[in-house]
Amino acid sequence: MIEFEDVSKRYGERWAVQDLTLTVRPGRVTGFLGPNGSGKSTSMRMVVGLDAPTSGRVLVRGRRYAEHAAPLTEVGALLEARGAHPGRTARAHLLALAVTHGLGRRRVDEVLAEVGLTEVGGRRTGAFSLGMSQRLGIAAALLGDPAVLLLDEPVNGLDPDGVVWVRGLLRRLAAEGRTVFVSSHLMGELAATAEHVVVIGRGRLVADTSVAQLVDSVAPATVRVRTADPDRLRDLLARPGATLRTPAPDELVVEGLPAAEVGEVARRHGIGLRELVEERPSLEDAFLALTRDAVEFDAGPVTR
Ligand SMILES: Nc1ncnc2c1ncn2[C@@H]1O[C@H](COP(=O)(O)OP(=O)(O)OP(=O)(O)O)[C@@H](O)[C@H]1O
Repeated sequence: MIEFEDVSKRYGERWAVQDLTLTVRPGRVTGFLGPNGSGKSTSMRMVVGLDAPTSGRVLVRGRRYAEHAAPLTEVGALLEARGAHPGRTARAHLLALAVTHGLGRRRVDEVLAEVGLTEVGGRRTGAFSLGMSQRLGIAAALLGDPAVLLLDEPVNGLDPDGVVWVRGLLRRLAAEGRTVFVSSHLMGELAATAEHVVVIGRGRLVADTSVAQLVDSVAPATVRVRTADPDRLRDLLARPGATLRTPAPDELVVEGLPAAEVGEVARRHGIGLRELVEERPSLEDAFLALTRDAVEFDAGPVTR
C-alpha cells in the first residue's frame, strides 16, 4: 500500500504536485495517468525518497521510504530506463544492487531470466537498446522481491511482444497480492493492464476510480437506432434522465438508457429496428475530456 497524505511539491515558482491525497492498494494494477508534465514522475520519485514533498508525506506500507531497513525488499522502482552505468554489464549492475541488500548471485540470475536478459547479462548496458534497458530496469525493480512496485512508463521503447510481456507481468505481480503502481500518458495502454486508475492534471487529483467508471462518468454510452418511426419510439422512451435526438429522418439517438431497454420498448410496441448500436467514447476521449480543464486552468505560479 502507498499513501499520499496531502502531498504538495514545488519546484521554484511552480507547483508540480498539489494537495494530493491518494491510497494505492495492493492486489491490483493501479494505473497512474496524466498528460505530459502533470506530475506523475514527481509523485513517484517522492514515494522512494528521490524528491521530498514541500508539504504532506508519502508512506509505503505505513512508513516513509527512508524508515525502511531494507528498502529494495519493500519497494521496487523503475523510474528511469537508462539508470545503469553504461560501462557495467547488466549482471554487474544487478549484482551491485543485490549486495547492498544481502542478496546473492542466484537472485540476480533469477531476475535476468524473468525479464528475458539471461543471454545478454554479460554485455555492457551502454550498448543496450531502450527496450533492453527497460527490461533491465524491471529486473532491478524485481530484485528484492518487493511487495510494492512502482513503474514509470514501463512499456516505453518496448516492441509489441515486450508490451504484451509487461502487461502479463504486472497482472501476475498484482495477483500475487503486491501493490503495482504504473504510470503512462496513454489511456489505452493502461486500460489494457490496469483495473483501477488514478488521473492527475496539473499536479492535482482528477479521478481515482475503476477504468469502467471513468469512461461512464466522462462520456456515457449512447444508443443509436435506425427505424422507420423514430418519432414514435422517441415518445415511448421519453423519461427523466433520458436524452433523445432524431438527427436524421430514420434515426434516433438515446443517451441515458441501456441498449437492452431501448430494444425491449421497440419490440413491445411492434416498432421494427434496422439497426441498434451502442457507441462508447474511446478511452483516449474520456481521458482528454477529464484532463481538459486541468490543462486549460493552469495551476500557475505559486500563490501560497
Ligand atoms: N527537477 C525539477 N526541477 C524543476 N521542475 C521540475 C523538476 N521535475 C519536474 N519538474 C516540473 O514539474 C512538473 C511535473 O513534472 P513531472 O515530470 O512530474 O510530470 P510527468 O507527469 O511525469 O510528465 P511526463 O509524462 O512528461 O514524464 C513539470 O512542470 C516539470 O517541468
